[in-house]
Amino acid sequence: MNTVKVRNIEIGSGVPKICVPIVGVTKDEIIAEAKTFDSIPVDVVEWRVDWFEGVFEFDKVEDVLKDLREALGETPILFTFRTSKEGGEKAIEAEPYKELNIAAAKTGYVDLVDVEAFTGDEIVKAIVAAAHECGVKVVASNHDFDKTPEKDEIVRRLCKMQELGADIPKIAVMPTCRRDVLTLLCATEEMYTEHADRPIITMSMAGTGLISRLCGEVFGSALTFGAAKKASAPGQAAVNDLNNMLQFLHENQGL
Ligand SMILES: O=C1C[C@@](O)(C(=O)O)C[C@@H](O)[C@@H]1O
Repeated sequence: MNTVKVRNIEIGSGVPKICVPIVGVTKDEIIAEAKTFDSIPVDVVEWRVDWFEGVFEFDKVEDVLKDLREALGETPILFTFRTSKEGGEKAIEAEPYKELNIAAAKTGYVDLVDVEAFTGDEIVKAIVAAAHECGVKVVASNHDFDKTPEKDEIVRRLCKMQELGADIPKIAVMPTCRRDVLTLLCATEEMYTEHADRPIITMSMAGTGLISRLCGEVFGSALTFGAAKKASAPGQAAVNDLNNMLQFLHENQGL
């Protein structure tokens, strides 16, 4: 299993890493939130740029990124435009989506970009290639906000992301019952032990799925999202509680 190293963080070994999203609308909100992060346990910061009011003017995006980088010091930044199709704030066409992600990767301020895996293979491959050229890692993602697909389908999607060249395949699904959470965990365990040669990230959303955000070290999910000011998806626990749970599970692995 290969791990993914971004700055001082190694994703894919030991305790699952904690990623905290920033969902501010204005530059001031975004930077002010970033400045509070030195007092919480955070390994990676996700900037959910789809919430930003200036997202369609790249000079404004770059301006925020520059200050974010400064505010966050060595903490890796994951740049994410979550499209409305997959639960995000805004819609965007495939071409400008590609351009935005490539331009963000080229700034040198971000360490990872999130690419929605089912945007179209050519677009995804182009973003992956451009990101890798600048030393930026790619998290491929897929979100199902209505349901949990069958286990084999979840595994298929994660394998497809691996084939597209993503450094970290990720899937978030919505449970409609408790068994759906088990389906997601079974798919995670199978992907992790039988197919993945790199870290993967999985979660079952909302309160029913919360358990899946805690037990990544057991079943094979390398990173989990926790909330600081405002959650970016249903089921994200407060980051301090999340950290305590992850540490508790890690410390008792040898029982
Ligand atoms: O892909 C994900 C996962 C997520 O949807 C979650 O359920 O924690 C939260 C998003 O901000 C992030 O981009």
